Amino acid sequence: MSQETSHNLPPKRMRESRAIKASIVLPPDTNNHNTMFGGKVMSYIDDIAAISAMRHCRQRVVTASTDSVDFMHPIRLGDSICLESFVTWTHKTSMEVFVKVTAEDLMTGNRAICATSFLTFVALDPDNRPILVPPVYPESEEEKFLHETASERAKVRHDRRSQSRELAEKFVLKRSWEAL
Ligand SMILES: CC(=O)SCCNC(=O)CCNC(=O)[C@H](O)C(C)(C)COP(=O)(O)OP(=O)(O)OC[C@H]1O[C@@H](n2cnc3c(N)ncnc32)[C@H](O)[C@@H]1OP(=O)(O)O
Repeated sequence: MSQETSHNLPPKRMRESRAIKASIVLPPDTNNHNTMFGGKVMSYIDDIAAISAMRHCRQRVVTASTDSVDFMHPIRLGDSICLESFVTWTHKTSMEVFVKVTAEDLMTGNRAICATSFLTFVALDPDNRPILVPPVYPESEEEKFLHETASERAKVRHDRRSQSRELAEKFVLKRSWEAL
């Protein structure tokens, strides 16, 4: 990776990476409760967050981690689901992306926040090595809140990554029947 710091790159507004996706929940998206599959929502979250990350850095990106996704409200068949995402914080080669998922009952207009999530993406150069990303700065109150609280979340992720590595060392690569 280049030795320069990301602060040599011109900072970008959070709003420049904003992405919005709306769609209607159809039968193939739903489970036996007639609500949207959690896995489908998670796939939408990863998709839109990657768009925001690429809009911010204009490089290829990979998902390094997804913080927990709490499903706070069901998304029902026939509802509209809307996802909104933007980059909230950057370090050297990594970017935190916030995703908000809302549902709207199209008959009544009632809306609810169904899930929120933070994901971390890493920008890669053409040789698949992490590459520096521009810093990001907030403007609105919501953006300022997310930016100011980001380094604390990054610390938690850093600790979790170390724990995941320690955990992975406890497992063997052999298939379970070969390891017996
Ligand atoms: C869009 C998609 O669906 S992609 C498919 C799913 N994702 C993948 O397959 C990614 C697989 N993982 C990888 O390729 C690598 O582990 C990478 C690129 C994420 C990290 O590469 P490494 O060689 O370990 O690089 P390194 O340790 O220097 O980390 C690079 C940056 O990623 C950050 N990072 C790496 N892992 C994590 C993690 N689990 N959580 C948060 N940040 C992380 C580091 O903090 C560092 O950030 P910084 O440069 O801003 O300080």
